[in-house]
Amino acid sequence: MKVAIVGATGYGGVELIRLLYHHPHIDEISVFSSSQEGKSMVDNYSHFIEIVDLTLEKIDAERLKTFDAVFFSTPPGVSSEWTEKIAGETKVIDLSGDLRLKDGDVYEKWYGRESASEALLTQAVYGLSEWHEEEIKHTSILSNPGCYPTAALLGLAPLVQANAIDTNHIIIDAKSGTTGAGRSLSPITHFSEMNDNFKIYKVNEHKHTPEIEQQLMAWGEKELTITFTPHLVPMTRGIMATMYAPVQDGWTKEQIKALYEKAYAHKPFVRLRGEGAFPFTKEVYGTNYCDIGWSIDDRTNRITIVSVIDNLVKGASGQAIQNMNFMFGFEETAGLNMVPVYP
Ligand SMILES: NC(=O)C1=CN([C@@H]2O[C@H](COP(=O)(O)OP(=O)(O)OC[C@H]3O[C@@H](n4cnc5c(N)ncnc54)[C@H](OP(=O)(O)O)[C@@H]3O)[C@@H](O)[C@H]2O)C=CC1
Ligand SMILES: CC(=O)N[C@@H](CCC(=O)OP(=O)(O)O)C(=O)O
Repeated sequence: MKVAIVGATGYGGVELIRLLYHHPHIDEISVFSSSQEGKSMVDNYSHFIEIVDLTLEKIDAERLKTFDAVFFSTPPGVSSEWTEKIAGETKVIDLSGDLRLKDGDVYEKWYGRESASEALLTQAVYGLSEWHEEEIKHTSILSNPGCYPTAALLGLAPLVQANAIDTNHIIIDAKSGTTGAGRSLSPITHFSEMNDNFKIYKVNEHKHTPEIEQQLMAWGEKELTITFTPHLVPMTRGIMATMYAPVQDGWTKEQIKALYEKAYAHKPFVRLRGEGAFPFTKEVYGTNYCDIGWSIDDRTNRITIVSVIDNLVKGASGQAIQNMNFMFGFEETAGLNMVPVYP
């Protein structure tokens, strides 16, 4: 099949190219840019030399309609505008946050910009692959989850669905490598600022807060708010989300373990470490895996859950391809079977 990538010159786009290049069902990749028409991907990324020979095209709705699928790996506001023009003619897979929040007012509050139309928001399926497989299979507009929400939600899902934790007191403390902020230079992420440093940011105002709450409320069937605190750490890739919540009365360690094992028994990209064993970010580096470990403290009756992903793979491009596999009836793992880069 033929796919297009809009925003191919960014980190999400480059990761899509890397993964799609070896995908067994992809025959043709075309790349689009808002600023570099006519340039090649090698002009932007020398590591592609003699491997990836792709020339950037101008973004054009009629041209995009000719592809089986169009990936948008673009800043907020871009995919919602273009999807209006091409929906119905091709399948859209959006890596940005434009179509994730079902309530346009909530989007406008947290993103500080106009939301996509109600029709698009209704049509788009939020594609947390492990939990929304059936909806994903039947949609032509796929909204790929954010990187922090992917890590946090996969770690919390079995417990929230079973009402095994008190959802009024969930704390998510998350750390990300700097590729999470994209390729553009910024004073926040450049070497002198970030090397040998550890930063907290957007405390109580990160746009992933309502995204996580929206999904937890859908699972728990009640209103809730969370505390979500992101941090930047001096590494290139990786997210570690550490979640804390009180365990509801009556739940034993064995029952909690059984919840996780049942939830992820047939999910090829979730690897459970079990009670008292914790994963590191490097153990999923370059792959679509999400590794999860947990521990229940007998003294406080709180559970600590640790979930790690590669932000560019399971947190973005890898999950987007996992979702594409569902949308086109391919094997879930097609193009994504990789051993982590270690050490
Ligand atoms: N990095 C990560 O870990 C994750 C990122 N995401 C989301 O994925 C999206 C892409 O992220 P990332 O690749 O990191 O970001 P980058 O900043 O690295 O890349 C974004 C790309 O978007 C293109 N772009 C900029 N403005 C426009 C425009 N007006 N119209 C069309 N294209 C435009 C640019 O390419 P050009 O100038 O060539 O058009 C740029 O290379 C974002 O929405 C991000 O929030 C989601 C999950 C994780
Ligand atoms: C480290 C870092 O800066 N990370 C980004 C999240 C990346 C992501 O998932 O972004 P979207 O939800 O916009 O798609 C941030 O905090 O904004």
